[in-house]
Amino acid sequence: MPPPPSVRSLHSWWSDSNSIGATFDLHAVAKPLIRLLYHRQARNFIKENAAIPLSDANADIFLSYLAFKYTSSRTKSMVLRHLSERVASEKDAQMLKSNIVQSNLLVELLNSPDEETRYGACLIIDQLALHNLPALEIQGINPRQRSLKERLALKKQPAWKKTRAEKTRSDAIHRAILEDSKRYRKEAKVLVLGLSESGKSTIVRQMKIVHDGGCDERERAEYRTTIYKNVLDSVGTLARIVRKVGIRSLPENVWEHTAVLLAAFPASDGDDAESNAETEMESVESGSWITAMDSVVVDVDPVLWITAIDSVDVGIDPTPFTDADRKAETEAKSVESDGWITAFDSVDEGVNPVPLPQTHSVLTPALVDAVWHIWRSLAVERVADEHLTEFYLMEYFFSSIYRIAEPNYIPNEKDILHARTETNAIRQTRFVMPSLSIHLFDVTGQRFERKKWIQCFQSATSIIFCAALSDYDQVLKEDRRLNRMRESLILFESVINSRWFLRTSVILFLTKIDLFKKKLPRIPLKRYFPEYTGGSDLNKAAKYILWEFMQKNRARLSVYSFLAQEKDMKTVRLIFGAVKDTINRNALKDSGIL
Ligand SMILES: Nc1nc2c(ncn2[C@@H]2O[C@H](COP(=O)(O)OP(=O)(O)OP(=O)(O)O)[C@@H](O)[C@H]2O)c(=O)[nH]1
Ligand SMILES: [Mg+2]
Repeated sequence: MPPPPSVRSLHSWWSDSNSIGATFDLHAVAKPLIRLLYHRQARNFIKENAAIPLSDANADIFLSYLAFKYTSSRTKSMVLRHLSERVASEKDAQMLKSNIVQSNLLVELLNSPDEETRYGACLIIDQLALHNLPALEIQGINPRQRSLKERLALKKQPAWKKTRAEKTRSDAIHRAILEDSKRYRKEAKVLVLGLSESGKSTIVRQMKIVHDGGCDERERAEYRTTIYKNVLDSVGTLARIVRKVGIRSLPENVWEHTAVLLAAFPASDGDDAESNAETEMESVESGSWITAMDSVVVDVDPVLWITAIDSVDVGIDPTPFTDADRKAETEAKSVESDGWITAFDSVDEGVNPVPLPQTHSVLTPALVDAVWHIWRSLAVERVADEHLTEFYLMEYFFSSIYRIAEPNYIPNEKDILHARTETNAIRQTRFVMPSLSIHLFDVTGQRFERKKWIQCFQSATSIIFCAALSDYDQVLKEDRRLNRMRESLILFESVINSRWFLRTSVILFLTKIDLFKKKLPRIPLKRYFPEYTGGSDLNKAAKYILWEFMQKNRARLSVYSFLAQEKDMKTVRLIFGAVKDTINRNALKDSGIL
């Protein structure tokens, strides 16, 4: 820790005590020594505080290393880098801003003659901007508009005038340092595992949004196709639910809407056994809604179904697909089926390369009304609680169905996070940061696809394991006899105790907490996990499920567990933090310290 400034300097102490005879300037020796000692001290302080959250007390000490004139620029840049990696929440960012920005320290650091220090200061600015605290507004520079390099160039101030020879030499050294830092940048391989629909790709998408600063309108528009398909799938499922529960279990005022829905989505062969709704329709005497059935077939405008792809067969002529559309779609598919290596970086999930016309919707107004009213009545009357567990319904899109059905609909970021595309190849996404580069491998969660996971098991730094909390009452699509949460626990157990992962840490994400919160009061957790005794308390229930997972950790791997929130800035920080921690731990293990 830096001493208080009132302490007498080494030089004056020596001179005072040797007033007679020769004295020499100890500063020449002492200053580099002091710098070295402070550097070590700062490094140790960083290590000791790695697991302690940022507080006023430790931030104060970190900042003293930045403000103190006897700390070297190497120490300053180390502290700045560390602080930039420590900002995990808005609270951290706020605290850093109030200490570092408002004391004008950041401006001083940005004006430092040392490039590494200026770079470190830019990293802090980036973090503050990520948490919507644009520190550089003070400087009149919008950090989102300028790259780090540009900002460095802007702030470049020669401390002294260099001769041409000096400049050439300094440029060569600088290039060498940059090359070295690239070479020694840590690379981490992170696998995202879990059952299908457990939220793996959503987390990757969430990281992309947070890391890359969101999507522009064009990128968002590209998700329309996926969302329309999700809506059609779910409306089809809604029709199946209505067939299963029977019209009589729904309130009378939605019967008319039911007719519209069932006519637009006629029963397929597989639904015959379940279907009793149509028979009921004929026996119910109230005539008003029966007449609606005749008109409904022409109510669906075939042109509106341009994006009804493959699996949704609503008995509507698919001619609106043009040859060009078909060609583009086939090309997109062939890239994916090329295998996982060629799929790297080249295919972005959920993005359809076909440019979309501006004014298309997928549902007619009558169908939109029908979906809204039937879904609301199912939710309000709770008639389908028992049956909903058997179906996969994307209720989020129903709650926004009027907005989605509007012409010129452009998905927002929340829509993008809810968009569902099954991952059908192993996909790699790379996140590059100054000192760490993460290669994230997103896989398919379906049972029969899991054998392919092994391709990317070797030397994984961390695993992100996703498990949906709301799965506790659901069954597997692949085998309807199996409960999804039980299956997820079995899968977790086999992953965490595998010989492949002795040096791997596990980041356990419990996802879909919003659905869990809604479901818990209606469907008791105890029904599926009889040992649970906490009732419908969200905290107790989530903790219980976490406990179930932790019981499986026989190999005693480091497990970092989190409740994943929608578009949570923290997610990215948490993942990066856990990955770095694992790299450091493994390095300590290798050196015999741990
Ligand atoms: N409500 C809610 N929905 C979520 C959450 N996380 C994911 N989802 C939705 O769950 C669905 C499945 O998510 P994905 O990320 O595609 O699941 P996956 O694990 O990648 O599935 P596969 O690729 O088939 O293995 C998507 O519609 C997501 O929008 C969440 O926290 N809350
Ligand atoms: Mg996926």
